[in-house]
Amino acid sequence: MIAAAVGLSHSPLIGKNDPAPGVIAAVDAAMHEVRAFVSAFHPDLVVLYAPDHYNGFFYKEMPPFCLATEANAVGDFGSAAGPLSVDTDAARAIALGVLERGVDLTISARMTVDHGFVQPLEVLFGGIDRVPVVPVFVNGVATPLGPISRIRALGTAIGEAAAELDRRVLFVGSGGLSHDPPVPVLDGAPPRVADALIEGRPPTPEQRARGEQRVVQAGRDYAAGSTAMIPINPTWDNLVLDTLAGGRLDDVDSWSVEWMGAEGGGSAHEVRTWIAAFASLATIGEYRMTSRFYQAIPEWIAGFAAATAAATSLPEAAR
Ligand SMILES: O=C(O)CCC(=O)/C=C/C=C(\O)C(=O)O
Ligand SMILES: [Fe+2]
Repeated sequence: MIAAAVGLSHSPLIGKNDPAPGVIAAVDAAMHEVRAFVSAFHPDLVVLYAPDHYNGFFYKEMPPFCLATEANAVGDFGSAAGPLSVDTDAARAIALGVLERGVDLTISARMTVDHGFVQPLEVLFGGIDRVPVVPVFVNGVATPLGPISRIRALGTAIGEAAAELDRRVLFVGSGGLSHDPPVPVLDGAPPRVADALIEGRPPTPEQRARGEQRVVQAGRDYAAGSTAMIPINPTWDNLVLDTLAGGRLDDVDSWSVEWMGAEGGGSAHEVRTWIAAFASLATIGEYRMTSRFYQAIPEWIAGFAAATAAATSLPEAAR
């Protein structure tokens, strides 16, 4: 296997509640750099780790992680809807390889995904059907959340299983870093909300539009400084990036669920997707972080980051 990795924040507020033009220009330049990296690497398989925001996974059955052999996007927040170009054979082979390595992976033969999966495919490849992909859901919001060491174990097992395919594999982690957007919480939820989080009945278009407008308004209030959501934490975000850049993946095993939430907010656990992606890359040996962008963007309620990494053994031209 030839491998590389990308970590990329997502936000449903991109294009709906944008920051100052200078910030947009900096993000655009960073995205340009990430796309150039991906284009030069030219993956023939993408393993995409992403969370869900109660569009595909509900408390009726909530796995810590799940690999899809087929997937459909709901089209939330204006993101693309429809089938993802899942490489079903590769997905099945990786799933088997992961189970053989002692990680109890859940499988979905028809996963429903949302903007967490779609945004990185749109940003990096221009659509959800452009590149063979293996989608891997990583729970980052629904408590109780398991230890980070299991996410690293998942990433390692997927990396080792993917290595047996002899492909050019790009591992992508979607989400984070520190952020506390208005994602509903089961604990203490009123019965109607609790029922929706457990059963997962698809919202009507009107209900979806109202929910999305609430998130947009929350972004406006957050940027104006008039909310109780916890602040973006650049110090913690840079600690996360430093840890991944330094290849110190063992360190994350001691990161407690509580500490991550306290430092990074309710959705800080989307960082699990980055940890999985970098753990997968690390299975082929030493890697180098080849680019790194970070900007706190309150308008998007995001410690917004993008990073690329490649095996040190990969020739410079292909990184
Ligand atoms: O309110 C809802 O029902 C959905 C809210 C939602 O989907 C928010 C998503 C936020 C992110 O994906 C993020 O900032 O990472
Ligand atoms: Fe998210």
